[in-house]
Amino acid sequence: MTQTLAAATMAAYRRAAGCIAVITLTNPPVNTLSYLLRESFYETFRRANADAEVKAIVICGADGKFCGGADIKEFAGKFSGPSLVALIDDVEQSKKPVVAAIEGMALGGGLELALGCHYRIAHTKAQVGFPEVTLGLLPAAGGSQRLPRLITLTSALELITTGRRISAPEALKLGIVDKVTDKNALDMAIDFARDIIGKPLESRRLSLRTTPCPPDVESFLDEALASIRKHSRGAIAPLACLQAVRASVYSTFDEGLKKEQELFKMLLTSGQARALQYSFFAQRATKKWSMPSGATWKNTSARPLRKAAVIGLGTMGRGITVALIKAGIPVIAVEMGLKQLEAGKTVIMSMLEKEFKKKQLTKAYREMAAFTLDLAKLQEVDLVVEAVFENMSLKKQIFQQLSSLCSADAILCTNTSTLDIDEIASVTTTPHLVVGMHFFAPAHVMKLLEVIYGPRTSPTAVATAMQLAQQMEKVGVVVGNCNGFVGNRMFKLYAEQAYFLLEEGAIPEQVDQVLEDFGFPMGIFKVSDLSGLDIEWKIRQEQGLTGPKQIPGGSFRHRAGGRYSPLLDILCERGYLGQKTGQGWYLYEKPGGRVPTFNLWLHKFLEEYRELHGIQKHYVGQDEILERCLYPLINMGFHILEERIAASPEDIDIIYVFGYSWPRHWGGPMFYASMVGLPRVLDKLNYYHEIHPDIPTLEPSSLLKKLVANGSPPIGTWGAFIKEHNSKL
Ligand SMILES: CCCCCC/C=C/CC(=O)SCCNC(=O)CCNC(=O)[C@H](O)C(C)(C)COP(=O)(O)OP(=O)(O)OC[C@H]1O[C@@H](n2cnc3c(N)ncnc32)[C@H](O)[C@@H]1OP(=O)(O)O
Repeated sequence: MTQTLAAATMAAYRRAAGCIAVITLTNPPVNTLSYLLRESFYETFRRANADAEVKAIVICGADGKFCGGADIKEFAGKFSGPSLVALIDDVEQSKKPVVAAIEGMALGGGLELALGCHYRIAHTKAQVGFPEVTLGLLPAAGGSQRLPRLITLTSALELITTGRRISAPEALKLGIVDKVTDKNALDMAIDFARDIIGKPLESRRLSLRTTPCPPDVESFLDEALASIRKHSRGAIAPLACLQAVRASVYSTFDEGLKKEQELFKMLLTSGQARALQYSFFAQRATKKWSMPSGATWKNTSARPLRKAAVIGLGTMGRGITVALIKAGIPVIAVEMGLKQLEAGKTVIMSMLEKEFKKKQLTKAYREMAAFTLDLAKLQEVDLVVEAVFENMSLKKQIFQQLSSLCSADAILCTNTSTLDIDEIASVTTTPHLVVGMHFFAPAHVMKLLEVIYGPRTSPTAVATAMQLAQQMEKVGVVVGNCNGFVGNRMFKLYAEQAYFLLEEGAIPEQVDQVLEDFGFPMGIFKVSDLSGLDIEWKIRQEQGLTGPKQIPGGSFRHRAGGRYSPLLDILCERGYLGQKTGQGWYLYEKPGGRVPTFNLWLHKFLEEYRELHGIQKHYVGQDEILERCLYPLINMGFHILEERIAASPEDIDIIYVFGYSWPRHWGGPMFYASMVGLPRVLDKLNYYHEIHPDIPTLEPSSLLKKLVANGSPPIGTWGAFIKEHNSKL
């Protein structure tokens, strides 16, 4: 195995145009600078430098990809082999001109290597960037010192602290690359190298330059610090990146390198870096889906999608239509009434117009939407997405119609967020082609797509939905069928605990602050006001928890076998629906207002409510808020794993990072649990369950107990404690 790898991984050497040495970084799939590649590069570069016949050197990457950076897997172990810092120094110090031929991508260590070269020629379609910050790190092979010496401090800081990847034309504008070509970048680099033989190189060595600064650099850096603090949601890497760039301003190159290394070592051992790197691989692992039947991404083909239909042009249907069109799939958009159709059409066309401007899409995109009241048109489509209200009988009625109207092999998708896929499929003649596609609002923006299979859903339907997710540039995660699937089933407990905390003595401001300090962009009550309290109210009504269809039994504060908080129902009954009515958990300046302020009425009401129901108010501290909101959600994650609704903890974590804005530097709920320590999560759940025996969801799941009893093994091995091994890492 090592030999096969060694054979494939190398810095291949050849001569071109007589006197040019071409070194090709070869380490499929993305030519990462792994230990073996660094070793080979060290030898090869020395050889090129030593060969008197070689007058210039060109570095390129195999298979049209310059370099994807360091091998992230190596960050978990000990570094060995030649250091990248030293290799890049060799390159920069070379007396022969060295030219980077950038095709595909030059990312992280790959861009650092290119910055060590004296010139950079890129293909128009190549992308460059320093994504290290998204992995909890910083560019640590001189990148944080060389980039600010090459381009403006503002741009260098932005690229390093955000990890934004840029196109070659933008890199040319900023001065990162010297030339861009839409022809063969390697050929151009070889020609270019030949032309510069013998020219002085001193000014091309970035380590010899000083960082060009704006006039008041100190206040510039202070403002940058304040802005990073505000936007980083508790992530430490952006701040370390700023410190490194700061060193490039105030220190010599060598001192700056030292600072860079110091900061890198601090970050590398941090939990946040582990979480972010876990998240990188977890995101890629979701593509490797499997179903309990044994069907997988490898053994199942997706159907080609030439045309799709969307039924229901409310908020979700509109976003889905735009998402499909952006992915290049023409859509027939269907509504039941003319008024709704016209309203939907107006909004969709204006959304497409915006997308058209933003992404410079061609005019054809705007012409890919057809609008109709005529369901007979559905005969033409390969896939339908139903996006009507969350009402089982309405959905069943539509699927019954679809079954007779659509072609026999059309994939029938429902954008339900909670309802039983199998019950919906049961009214069709093709239940194997029915699949859940749970989009998140706004559907043309949010990256997550939960793909739900029922017991009769065919692998082909799942593969097609997953392919569609990819085509729409979304992260698809395949999950099993249950109430709320993965995301909402867990979220329900998070919200429920927040309501209980209000009943027990907390206030919305306090709960939201703790959640925002943890790293959520908005606390639960602000989210609830933004989405509208009535959304959850309707779901509760559908579930028979409140309203006219309320299932008999239970009491005011106890329903469906456990404690129930009617606070949200009461607010809705009194017209407190959130931002749209100008009042919810917070007050807003006007209906539709966006700035939350203290809701005096709510605070008085909570006091009265507690008194009326004899609830003993207690001080709710930060730890309790965080633990009560997060641990039951995590506990449900363990139930979901046990029931094999999610195939792996990575899938759950990706759903939370991409669908629920879980701070990525905490990895996701399951990874967070592993960081906090499973025994602690278990103890706290036991503790809270003892105090609140009427909240059954606080009772620890048997999988959590089993994992703790087995010494809390690492997350990648949890699958061994479920019936079948599910972890994909
Ligand atoms: C003491 C001083 C030490 C200094 C060390 C210097 C520090 C350097 C820092 C770095 O360079 S950190 C790495 C920076 N690079 C990145 O973050 C790039 C990450 N990769 C990507 O963004 C994408 O993979 C890509 C390169 C744009 C390619 O995208 P594409 O969609 O074509 O393929 P993927 O499915 O994403 O990837 C294919 C395959 O390759 C694996 N992979 C990709 N990049 C890396 C990497 N840098 N390290 C390890 N593995 C990588 C990825 O996981 C996929 O694997 P799979 O098994 O097929 O799922």
